[in-house]
Amino acid sequence: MLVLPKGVRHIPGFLNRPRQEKLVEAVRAVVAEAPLYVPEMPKTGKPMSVRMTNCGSLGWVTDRERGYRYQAEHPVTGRPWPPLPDMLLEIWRAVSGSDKTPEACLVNFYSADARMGLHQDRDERDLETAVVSISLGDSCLFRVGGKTRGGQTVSFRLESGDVVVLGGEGRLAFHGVDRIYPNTSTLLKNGGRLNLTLRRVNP
Ligand SMILES: O=C(O)CCC(=O)C(=O)O
Ligand SMILES: [Fe+2]
Repeated sequence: MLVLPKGVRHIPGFLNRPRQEKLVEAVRAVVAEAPLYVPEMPKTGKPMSVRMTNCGSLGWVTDRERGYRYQAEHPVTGRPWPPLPDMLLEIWRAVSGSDKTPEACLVNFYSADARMGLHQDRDERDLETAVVSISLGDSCLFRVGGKTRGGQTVSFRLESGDVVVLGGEGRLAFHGVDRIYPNTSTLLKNGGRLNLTLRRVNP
């Protein structure tokens, strides 16, 4: 049995296939309004391998000059982010354990060779409310550890429809995506993996 760090909850198969399809439709509508863009690492300007967009009143963005932050507008179009689809709010209510509403949903798209290095989600002013993460499409190898870099980590697969909650003691757990397993899902017509993370930004 895999033991997850305290406060880290993995809910396999939270969304059945019809719900996954409905959510993909909602994400397609978001991306049509707020296109995926290539985020840059702070200072170096190195492009990340994932492509990103957001929905909600705030979105997480990063570029060379201004680094990691939340803002109300898409960095390329300058337009406000599209609203959070109702289904995301439903999922949030079901698993977050919070009465607050999320302001931001970061949408990450991983092609076959994309990954995400170990990091903490700590750009929110609210570091108590849980972060809720939803996986769609190809599977990935997810890694999660404790609150300090360099500590012990555990790895497991996230499949389409799985939800991960980083709450309580797990809110600041280091986590990342080591690899994508291409062609492991038929959900997205052109393959790849979508990850949606719901975040409360303001306390
Ligand atoms: O893709 C994932 O499962 C994790 C994404 C993530 O950690 C993030 O966007 O902060
Ligand atoms: Fe994260």
